[in-house]
Amino acid sequence: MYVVSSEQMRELDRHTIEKIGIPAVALMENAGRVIAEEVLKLCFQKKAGSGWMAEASHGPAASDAALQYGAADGAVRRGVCPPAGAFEAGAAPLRGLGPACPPPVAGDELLPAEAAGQEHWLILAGKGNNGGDGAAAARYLRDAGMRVTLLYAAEPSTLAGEAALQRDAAAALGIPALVHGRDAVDFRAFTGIVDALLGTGSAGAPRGAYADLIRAANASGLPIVAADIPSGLDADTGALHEPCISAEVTVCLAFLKRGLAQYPGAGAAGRVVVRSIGIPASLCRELGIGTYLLTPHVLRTVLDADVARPRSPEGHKGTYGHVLTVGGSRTMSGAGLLATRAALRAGCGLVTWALPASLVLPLSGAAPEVMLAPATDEESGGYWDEASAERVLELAKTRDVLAVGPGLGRFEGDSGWLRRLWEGWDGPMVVDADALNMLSSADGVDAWKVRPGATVLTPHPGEMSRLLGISTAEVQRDRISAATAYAVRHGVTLVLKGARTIVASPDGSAYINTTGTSGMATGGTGDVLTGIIAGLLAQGYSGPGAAALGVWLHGRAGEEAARRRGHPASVLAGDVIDAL
Ligand SMILES: NC(=O)C1=CN([C@@H]2O[C@H](COP(=O)(O)OP(=O)(O)OC[C@H]3O[C@@H](n4cnc5c(N)ncnc54)[C@H](O)[C@@H]3O)[C@@H](O)[C@H]2O)[C@@H](O)CC1
Ligand SMILES: Nc1ncnc2c1ncn2[C@@H]1O[C@H](COP(=O)(O)OP(=O)(O)O)[C@@H](O)[C@H]1O
Ligand SMILES: [K+]
Repeated sequence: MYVVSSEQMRELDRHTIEKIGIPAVALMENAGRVIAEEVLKLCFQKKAGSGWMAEASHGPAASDAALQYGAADGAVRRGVCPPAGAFEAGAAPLRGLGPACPPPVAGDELLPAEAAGQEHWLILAGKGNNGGDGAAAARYLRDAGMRVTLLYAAEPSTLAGEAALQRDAAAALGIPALVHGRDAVDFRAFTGIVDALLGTGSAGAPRGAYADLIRAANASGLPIVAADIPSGLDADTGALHEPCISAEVTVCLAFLKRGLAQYPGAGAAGRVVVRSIGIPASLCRELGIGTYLLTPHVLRTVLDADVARPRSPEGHKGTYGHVLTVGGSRTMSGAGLLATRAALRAGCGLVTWALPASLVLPLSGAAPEVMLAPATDEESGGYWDEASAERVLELAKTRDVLAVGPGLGRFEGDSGWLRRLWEGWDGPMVVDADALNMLSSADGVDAWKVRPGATVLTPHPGEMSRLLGISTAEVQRDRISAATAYAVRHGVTLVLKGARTIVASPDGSAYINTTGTSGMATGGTGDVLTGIIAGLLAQGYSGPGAAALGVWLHGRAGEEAARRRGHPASVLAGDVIDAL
């Protein structure tokens, strides 16, 4: 699934209208229709959840529908919506998947007429094209048997182009239209709200009538379905302006907007449904759009990394590569151990753990599958020193991948130590934790040799802020741009961790992960990720392929660990390894 910025969306719109010849009003018509469909589905789910469908036995249409929908989708039957921030691509049909004997004649009714008749939705319409989408949606909802009222943020006469056309069509059907500031509106008279105030043309915080209406909508407690994006959301960064619509469902038009794929925007958007409106997806490729939601399909088709990767039946431990973990110190030996075990669980054949000499004895037996190699003299007292770089490079000669950082700590001359490994080792390398801090405090990193092997950096937002020399808040304000710019500039794969981790590739493409759980916000899970990525690199994946597959698997394992524990709060980093 492609993820686009507002600018890219405008380019895609323009291209579709001007080069392909699909009229703008046709796109808006489709937008109105899919928004209405999602409103009807939401109403259906709420009715089904409340037991109304089962109780109502007002003729065959209603009861048939309830049976069909119930059989089609367990979530619908229980009336449970997917969690906030979940994505759906395309229209998940409520009809047609049900009983073996479909009715002889089927229509496109998504909500039984009787249920629709109980609904009265308020459509908040801005004066741009987002408002035009709302006016078009109003017609379809009315046609489905719902009562609808349009509430314009500005005088309807200020609407222009296709939006004006939609305004007139709604008026011609007699759909009541109110204007903010002129007509009194009691939100308690309605059962739901469509937010069609501001879309991708929005700039800055909502002003005037827009701000008033957003606040009133949020305060109403009614379910809100946002058209394209919640009004008040920065479509490119996911930052929330004050005020911002808090939606139950966002019907994202054509392609997923960046701001819906990142927090806090993803939280304000609720359940996101991406619906096609006639803009061909092939255009994204033609226009060079390279930001994707990370799915098994994208992993397979774009990154050549298969989630269900086969393992050769005749393979042996040498077939799957050998990782050298460089980390662990007297007070942080666990981090090195977690990375080491995770690399093995990710499927590599062998792992050697290089660590300060005095730790070898205490840790022998901690992970029987792992080989331990002293990288310092005994005198180093369980900590790393600058001289150990040569020993690490010696060990690396017979290994395939270096994973540097977990539990390393800082020491005198450490930036020079890292540079020695960076330039002295030509194979794939994962750089994490304190090794990233060494990179941040090194002078003139731009002058370091460009590494021939894949280089994967895995900062959390704090480490990223040090790499960039900006505040963590600034990193978080536009994570996709921060990660992509760094990856391209330094020729590395950069994994910006945190909920909705971003994998940015040196070629400028970026992948946004959706697996994972808040249970992973616990010490050591980052070390596990480092081990997984190193284990995948050892098996021959490219830098971006290993990073993206690693991030996806890591999140899935975290979800599984939370399920096994019964609650995310109880997940430990070791549980994530065990769930791999
Ligand atoms: N061909 C197209 O361009 C299509 C556009 N579509 C819809 O159109 C939207 C984009 O439409 P527009 O570019 O007209 O822009 P919007 O409808 O998002 O908003 C622009 C209007 O809002 C005002 N505005 C901007 N920022 C504001 C703020 N902070 N406070 C108050 N008012 C503000 C502007 O003065 C302008 O009148 C998309 O999100 C989508 O919903 C769809 O209809 C599909 C086709
Ligand atoms: N709320 C969350 N949802 C999904 N993943 C999360 C969440 N919080 C943390 N994670 C993941 O857990 C890992 C934490 O890594 P990190 O911050 O480096 O921790 P540590 O240094 O303790 O190992 C990252 O991969 C991050 O993406
Ligand atoms: K909107």
